[in-house]
Order: sequence, then structure tokens, then C-alpha cells
Amino acid sequence: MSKQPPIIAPSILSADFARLGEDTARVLAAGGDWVHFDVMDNHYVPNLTMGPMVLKALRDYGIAAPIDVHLMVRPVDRIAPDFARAGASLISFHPEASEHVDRTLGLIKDAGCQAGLVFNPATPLNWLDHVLDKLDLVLIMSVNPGFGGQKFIPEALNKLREARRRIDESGRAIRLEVDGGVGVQNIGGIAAAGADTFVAGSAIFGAPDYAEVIAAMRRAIG
Ligand SMILES: O=C(CO)[C@@H](O)[C@H](O)COP(=O)(O)O
Repeated sequence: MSKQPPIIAPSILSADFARLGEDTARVLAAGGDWVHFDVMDNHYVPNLTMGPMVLKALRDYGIAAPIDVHLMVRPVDRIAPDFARAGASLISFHPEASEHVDRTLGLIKDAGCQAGLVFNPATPLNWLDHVLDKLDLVLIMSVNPGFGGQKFIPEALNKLREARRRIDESGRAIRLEVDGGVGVQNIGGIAAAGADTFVAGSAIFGAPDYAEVIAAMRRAIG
């Protein structure tokens, strides 16, 4: 298990887009730690969501919490710095969507953000071999990216254990995030596999009381 305190990052992909600022503020007031901001381009993944203007609008609205941007876009380099300028705290991308992973990590850091690498269910962790020391976060996808409300893929637990081993071996305080199908019923086992940062969309925004579900998640993490 991780030694870092758990972070719950509600995915605003499942928020009320017609009242995005208000709903985001509500989920943070209910106990969410970070805002998970899913960027989909209808190219790398078959869906289209939010760009840097929406992120800036959230900052202008007064959202002060860390914003954790998950880029599901190809190419990555042209757009990543725009999210930094718009107010992102951390930017993660998929290694197979970048021409030069090391360069993209540098671009994100130079723009003043923390950087993360994202692994789809079938993407091997060996992308980490030469860049782990440059990462602030490793994100393990427990669904195929593109949509909220999918079912957790159990094989992600093995991947989390392996990622946890690599992170611990590195001795660096790299966060291990999990995303997809996370809810009160499985978050305890996911934490036991080594995750310390939990993205949840439909489980939180689909609940009548955000505070209640976030508190139940924290209890299950232990
Ligand atoms: O990146 C994605 C989907 O591609 C996620 O962040 C989803 O938004 C998670 O949604 P739930 O599975 O928790 O409903």
C-alpha cells in the first residue's frame, strides 16, 4: 500500500455540463480533493469533451483545487502547454499518443505543471523503464478510455501491484492513480493493490449525496 494520503479525484466527465462550475464546486465542497479533467479528441478516443477554454473558465469561476488533466488526444505536444496556461496543475498523457515521450514530459514540466503517464488496459508498463524518474504520477486505466460509466477491468489490480512495486523501488513520491469503474464496492481492494489516487465519475456524480459517497469511499480505503 502507498504511504501517501489518499486523494479522491471526482471526474467531471460525469458532472452536469450545463452547470459545470457549480457542480465542480459542489463536489469539492463535498470532500473531493482534486478535479479530474478528461480531454477527449474524437481521434485518439471516440468521444469529444473539453478543451483549455473550459479549464480556464473553471479557474475564472473560482475553482482553486488542483486540476488533474488527463489528455486522451493525439498529437499531444501542440495542445499540452495550452492546458498549463489555462491553469492545469498536473497533465497526464498516453505514451502511445506521443511521438517523443521524454520530450512531451519536458514540455509539461517546462510549462510549470506536474507530469503523468497513462496506461490503457493493454499498454505494458515497460514505458516506465526510462522515464519513471521524470514522473509525478502514474495513471492505470481500469477501463478502455473514452467514456464514463464502464465496468472495472479486474486485471488492472495486477497492473497496480506491479506499478506500486516499481514506484516503491524508485524511492520517489510518485502518485499511483486509478481511473475507470471505481466505486465504494471495489475501492478498498484497489487501495490494497497499491493505488493512492482514485478517479471516480459516475459513482460520485450519479449519487444523490456526493459527500456521503466520498466519505464511504474514504472509509473503504481505510
Ligand atoms: O477517463 C475516463 C474515461 O475515459 C474516466 O475518467 C471516466 O470519467 C471515469 O468514469 P467512471 O468509470 O468513474 O464513471
